[in-house]
Amino acid sequence: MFVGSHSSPAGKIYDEYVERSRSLRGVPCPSSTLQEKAEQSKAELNLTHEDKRLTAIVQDEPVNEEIKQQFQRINFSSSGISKRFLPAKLFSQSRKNSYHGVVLMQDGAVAMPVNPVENEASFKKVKDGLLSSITSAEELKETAGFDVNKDESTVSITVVGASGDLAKKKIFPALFALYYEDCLPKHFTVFGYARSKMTDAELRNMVSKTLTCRIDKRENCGEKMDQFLKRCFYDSGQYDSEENFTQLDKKLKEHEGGRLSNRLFYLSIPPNIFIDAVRCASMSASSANGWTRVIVEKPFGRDSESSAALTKALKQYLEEDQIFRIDHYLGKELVENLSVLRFSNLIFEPLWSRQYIRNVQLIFSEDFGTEGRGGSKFYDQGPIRLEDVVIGQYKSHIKGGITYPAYTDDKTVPKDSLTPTFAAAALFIDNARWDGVPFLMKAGKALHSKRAEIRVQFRHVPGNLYNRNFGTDLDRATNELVIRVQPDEAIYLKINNKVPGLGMRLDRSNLNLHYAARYSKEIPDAYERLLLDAIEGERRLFIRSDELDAAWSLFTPVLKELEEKKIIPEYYPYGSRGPVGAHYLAARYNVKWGDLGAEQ
Ligand SMILES: NC(=O)C1=CN([C@@H]2O[C@H](COP(=O)(O)OP(=O)(O)OC[C@H]3O[C@@H](n4cnc5c(N)ncnc54)[C@H](OP(=O)(O)O)[C@@H]3O)[C@@H](O)[C@H]2O)C=CC1
Ligand SMILES: O=C1O[C@H](COP(=O)(O)O)[C@@H](O)[C@H](O)[C@H]1O
Repeated sequence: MFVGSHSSPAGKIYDEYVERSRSLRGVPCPSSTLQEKAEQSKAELNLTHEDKRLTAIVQDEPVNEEIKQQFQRINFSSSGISKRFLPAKLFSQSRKNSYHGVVLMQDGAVAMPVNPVENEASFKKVKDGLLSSITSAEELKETAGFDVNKDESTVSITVVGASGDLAKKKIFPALFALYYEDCLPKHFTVFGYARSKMTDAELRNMVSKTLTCRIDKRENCGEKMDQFLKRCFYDSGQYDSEENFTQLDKKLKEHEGGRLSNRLFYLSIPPNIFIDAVRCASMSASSANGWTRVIVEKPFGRDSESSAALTKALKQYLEEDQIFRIDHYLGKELVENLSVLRFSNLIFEPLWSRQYIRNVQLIFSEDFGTEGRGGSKFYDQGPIRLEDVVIGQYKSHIKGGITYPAYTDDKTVPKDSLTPTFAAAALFIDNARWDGVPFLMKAGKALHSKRAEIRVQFRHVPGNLYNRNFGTDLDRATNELVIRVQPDEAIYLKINNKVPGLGMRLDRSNLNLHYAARYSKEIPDAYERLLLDAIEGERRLFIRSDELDAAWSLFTPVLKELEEKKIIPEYYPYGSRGPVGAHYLAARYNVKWGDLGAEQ
């Protein structure tokens, strides 16, 4: 896995650079037209003031002067490439070295060469009432007379299910944050769509009341919010009515003002109405001259069959490249950082295998229950073997005179529900690198803490000279790398250290990268990153159908078994550390959950 693929803007810059570099150095290229292309681009490229600031600096000697000049002339701002992906530096390593080169991005990310991935098939045209793809910008220009690179295009973002919890809590605030940060295109409109009757003013009022996002306390927030709200509109309609979506289409067109129109639909509705909404949106409200993309929320089915059926149904109306399956955890800052941490730090490279790692833990806990959202199945995933799974359900608990409800007290939940609100599982990766290393996962609601973290526990130092000097349990005195996704983002490495003084006593200390202390910049919400990616057509953090199939094929057999055998979940008190069974499961593999010890 590499950071920055050829499907990303960074990857594309890299590709372009490598192609040109190869052709100008006389290195045989897969395509004989590369030299022509390079010459052509050279003639086409202009340099504006801003581009000069952003232009890449070619540092390394082996790069031909002509390539250097060409690269410096790339007009980034007019190429439709997001500033966040622009390179700060570019260098090519010596030809003696087997690496080709990397592009350092402005935000510190690194783009490296990977196999090309065909990505863009998102432009749609309506032909004989059927939707088919426009696969290239050239074709689009030919068909519609539009140039995608001109900023005269517009993006309409329709939040389907705008009256709902997710829309209020996450989607509108994220859109506002993007607007505040100047990340949305010049011409954009936000439409709320749902069955509830609302006027534009009422939607704006609803949105303004719930715009509790990280931007709240920033400069000119009120002013910016007013500007943003002026771009928000509402249309009421049914999710299964093509007629209602035709009406939405009309309204969208009015705002698009004859520009090339790109349309993003965010399906923030219950899954049973996904297909109706997709059918209606694609048949009656998809863009006639730009791209149409649809963000689909979880859950993506409940097992292999239902997930495949959902994908099949979606694909009746959309191509895979138009479907953006969102799991917002993939957009969390520290999840994005995982591959950087792993692949840009040589210290981890030799350690990253069964030889040094004894277990990996993925922990997700919430300190609140379902709170009226108990209708769906929550932690219904499981690993391959039933004996490697523990499921639990929270029960009522009284603490400090307060009664905390049981899962089955939720009015959206049947009293006899066996739905798990907690699951723990042990999984193994069947390859040479990870053979025998347990990957333990647990996730649950109504637990003692709210956290999401990844813990990589290392093995013992063989024949440790200082065994006798540990004040603590030797078994726990192994290195541990903790990636705290939330709250209070941090990456820390537990090491053994001499306690200062004349004696020789060791303790456990942390080498700590605490984000709040290290970086002054606020961390964007995952929905901001993912919405921006969807607008830019960046699919890297969205789930492809084959990935989804692979995930379901792991979990479906055990889910069936749990259901068929009517396994009763182990009850745990609201606010506790979860079912005791999870500790036995870990103990079976000689593991202690890293989040439960005295020092974490
Ligand atoms: N809320 C969250 O934190 C998260 C939600 N999700 C997913 O996002 C999607 C939206 O979630 P959320 O906002 O909580 O959902 P809601 O239950 O709030 O539903 C969203 C809107 O859909 C409409 N709706 C609800 N039920 C029905 C129904 N049975 N038939 C037709 N329309 C209905 C309602 O609008 P109206 O009546 O006005 O048409 C409602 O406001 C779901 O797929 C959910 O699984 C994923 C992660 C987190
Ligand atoms: O996707 C989901 O995530 C939320 C938690 O999101 P967070 O970013 O606030 O940690 C969870 O409550 C919900 O059940 C789940 O569907």
